[in-house]
Amino acid sequence: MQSSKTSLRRQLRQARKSLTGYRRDRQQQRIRRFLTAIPQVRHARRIAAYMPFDGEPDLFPFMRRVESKIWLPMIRSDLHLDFRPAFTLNTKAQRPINARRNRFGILESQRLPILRSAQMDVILMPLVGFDRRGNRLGMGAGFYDRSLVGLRRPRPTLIGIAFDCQEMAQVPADPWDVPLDYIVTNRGIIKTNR
Ligand SMILES: Nc1nc2c(c(=O)[nH]1)N(C=O)[C@@H](CNc1ccc(C(=O)N[C@@H](CCC(=O)O)C(=O)O)cc1)CN2
Ligand SMILES: Nc1ncnc2c1ncn2[C@@H]1O[C@H](COP(=O)(O)OP(=O)(O)OP(=O)(O)O)[C@@H](O)[C@H]1O
Repeated sequence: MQSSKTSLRRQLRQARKSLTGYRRDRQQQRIRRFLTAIPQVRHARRIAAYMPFDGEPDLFPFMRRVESKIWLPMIRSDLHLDFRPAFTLNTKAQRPINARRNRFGILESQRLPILRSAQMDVILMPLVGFDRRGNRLGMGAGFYDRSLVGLRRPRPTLIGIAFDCQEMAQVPADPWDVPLDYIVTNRGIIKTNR
């Protein structure tokens, strides 16, 4: 199972990174437009987003518009994710105030308070791969998976963000995987009935 996931990840990360220029811009724009049409996103007080890396869809224009609602993941020493209020997103400084790079080079916020995933209204998760049933392939470190274990209703709305080239017929699902409620791609919104 892990080895088949590993080669899938490599292929799909390559596909995600290969999308460039005007095509990338246009697809990202569509993703942001669809995202803002989801009622739970419009009504959310706290939205967990992400600082794009490895060719992930860039949500920045959206994040800036609702900056005070945006929370960013931090990797805890026990390999769970918690969330901190976003640092100032419109900064032009080389090193944004209140931000620091984690071990992967992704900017993490240093602001307080620190909240758990259960306290987010919406969690936007960048996907490496997905299927239409809401199964998700991530970076393979299990950070999101671990942080989503044991969420009780009403739980945050889980929304995967991907380019349509990352769709697969079926993601090999593991028992600990928590399915997504929505997947937003440049083609539209997929509601998964989970
Ligand atoms: N933008 C963004 N932020 C995020 C995540 C994400 O997927 N995207 N995460 C969601 O989990 C966490 C970071 N997870 C990551 C997991 C693996 C690798 C990664 O590049 N792994 C390399 C091995 C690198 C190494 O060990 O030094 C690899 O697999 O090639 C990076 C980030 C928290 N922040
Ligand atoms: N709830 C959990 N408790 C303990 N370990 C977990 C849990 N969830 C995942 N893991 C570990 O994390 C590793 C990666 O999981 P998986 O292959 O499902 O990652 P993924 O689909 O890429 O998701 P993620 O985005 O969370 O990394 C697994 O090998 C597993 O050992």
